[in-house]
Amino acid sequence: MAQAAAPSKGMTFGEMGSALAFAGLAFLSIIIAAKAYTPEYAFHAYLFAAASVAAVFAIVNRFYERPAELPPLTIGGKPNYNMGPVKFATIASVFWGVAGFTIGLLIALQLAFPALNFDTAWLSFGRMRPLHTSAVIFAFGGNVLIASSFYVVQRTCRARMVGDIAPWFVVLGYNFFIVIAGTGYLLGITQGKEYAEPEWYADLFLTIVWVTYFLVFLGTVMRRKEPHIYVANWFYLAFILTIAVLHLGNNAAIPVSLFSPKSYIVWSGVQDALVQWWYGHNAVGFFLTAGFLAIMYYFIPKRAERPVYSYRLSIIHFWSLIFMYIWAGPHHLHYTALPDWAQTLGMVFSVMLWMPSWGGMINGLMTLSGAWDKLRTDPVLRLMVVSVAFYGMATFEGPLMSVKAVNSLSHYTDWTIGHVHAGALGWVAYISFGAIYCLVPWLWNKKELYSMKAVSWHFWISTLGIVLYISSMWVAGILQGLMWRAYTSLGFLEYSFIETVEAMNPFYVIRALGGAFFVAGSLIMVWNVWKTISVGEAVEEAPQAMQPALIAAE
Ligand code: HEM
Ligand code: HEM
Ligand SMILES: [Cu+2]
Repeated sequence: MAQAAAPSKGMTFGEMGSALAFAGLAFLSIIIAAKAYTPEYAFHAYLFAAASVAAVFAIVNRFYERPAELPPLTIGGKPNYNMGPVKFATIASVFWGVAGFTIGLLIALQLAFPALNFDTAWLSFGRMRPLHTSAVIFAFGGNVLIASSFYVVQRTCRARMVGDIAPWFVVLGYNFFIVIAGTGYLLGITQGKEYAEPEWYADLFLTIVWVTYFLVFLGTVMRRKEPHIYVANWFYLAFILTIAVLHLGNNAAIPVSLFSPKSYIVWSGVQDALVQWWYGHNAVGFFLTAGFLAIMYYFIPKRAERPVYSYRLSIIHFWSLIFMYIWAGPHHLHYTALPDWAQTLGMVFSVMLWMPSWGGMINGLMTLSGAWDKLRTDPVLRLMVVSVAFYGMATFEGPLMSVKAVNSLSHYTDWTIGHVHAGALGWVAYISFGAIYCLVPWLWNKKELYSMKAVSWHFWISTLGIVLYISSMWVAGILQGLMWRAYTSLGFLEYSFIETVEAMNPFYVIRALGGAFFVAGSLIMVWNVWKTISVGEAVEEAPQAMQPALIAAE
């Protein structure tokens, strides 16, 4: 290679461009803060201003401290991975996880003991509930997905992540969005769409972050040194791309004014409901499922040191899953004003969805063929395998609940809540814990986790928590549904509504107990992660990239 003359140090296009963009955003935010219609909105504008100013300082500072040349793509023929943003997102996921589970516990307790609303608007169930759902899905789950996707795409492509500022913008920008969303709920700012509560300005900012995420991910795939695009990367790509489309569709809102947090959605009536549940259902399908399946497809083979059971099945699984999910949204609108044919369509696609879902489950579980003994010795693998089993359970229950006759009983009851948490706690949280337990030693170059025993404790305590949670909700839900539809011989309703609420109380107490176990388990994880990073035994050599042989054995 010809030796170029030492370059004089200059700002890159990215550094210059993002510093200017943030300076502009700071300026705009200050104007908005000054003219905002409500103090809550002004507060958010100030947060935007402060964060933008901090970003400008960080970019300029970093420029002065860095060497003239940007980090090389390879060092000694090996890819020079960019793991800083991955580390940040990993720690953020642990933090938000504990926060989100704790708020879940709080709202579970509020349902059992309403006095815990403390008669304040801020801490009321109505504001805490979206805080919980966003904290666990978007803050905890989102950070796990960003961390793992940035890790996996680099490893499986044997390439340094694209971009210098961009990956940091994705990670920090995403977490800033979380802060805006969460503080917004506390202050009463919401557009009232489940799982899409943040108002227009937060949505707009998230769009920019998300498009950057897509470009960084795609750019890295295109930079790959492997001929093959490993299956986990397809799932990540489907997740990133589809979430972008869903987000735009369901947040097509027109703000009242630049100076008001309030906006109105362009859809109306039943169209709005349909778009909302097209979004809501596919948030489950692409955020809570496709993204975490990507985790399954990388971390289980890697941890079990086995190739994926069937690469061919993973391809069929991928295409059938993404094709079918997108049609199933109307199962959230059974017996509503939505035309009957659309409800039936949603139901039929949901029932069909059982097959690709179980295809994925089988592929995940069978990857352990010949390595089942590892379940006894490796509690991290155990977490991930049980997670896949819960995935199988939730994706059997879902199609069942989508059948109109079943839904007429289950809808509006706690059965739905039980189904949600079988997927959320059993599948999403467990596969995430597995990924975090794998990533922490790899990222911080440690031999192993500080304590495997602690992982085992985490596993058993939280499994007990999940069992208490979902079994109490099944009983509560079916009891509730049956009480609502019970008639006396004279044709009157047998129970008043308040009687059905009272009947739920013992189950709500049991659910809260389950939640407490789950939170306790997650605190054990925090301790273990902390100890691993601070005093874990270091390794000399960083772990090797995933071997192609491991990837492509069919
Ligand atoms: C300690 C753990 C947790 C506890 C105690 C808990 C508790 C709760 C409670 C009490 C509700 C409200 C139920 C209602 O309105 O009747 C709820 C809703 C919800 N939670 Fe959790 N949760 C926990 C963890 C999680 C996790 C890890 C996730 C996702 C990854 C999650 C996702 C959701 C969702 C999506 C809803 C809304 C369900 C719906 O509207 O049908 N939760 N949770
Ligand atoms: C084949 C797969 C699945 C199908 C067909 C399915 C179907 C359903 C159905 C019919 C409902 C009840 C709708 C209602 O009565 O309001 C529901 C609710 C829900 N499911 Fe699933 N489900 C599946 C998998 C999953 C998984 C794996 C998760 C979590 C990771 C999940 C999360 C949820 C959530 C969060 C809700 C509550 C939405 C809300 O009302 O707020 N589902 N699902
Ligand atoms: Cu759905």
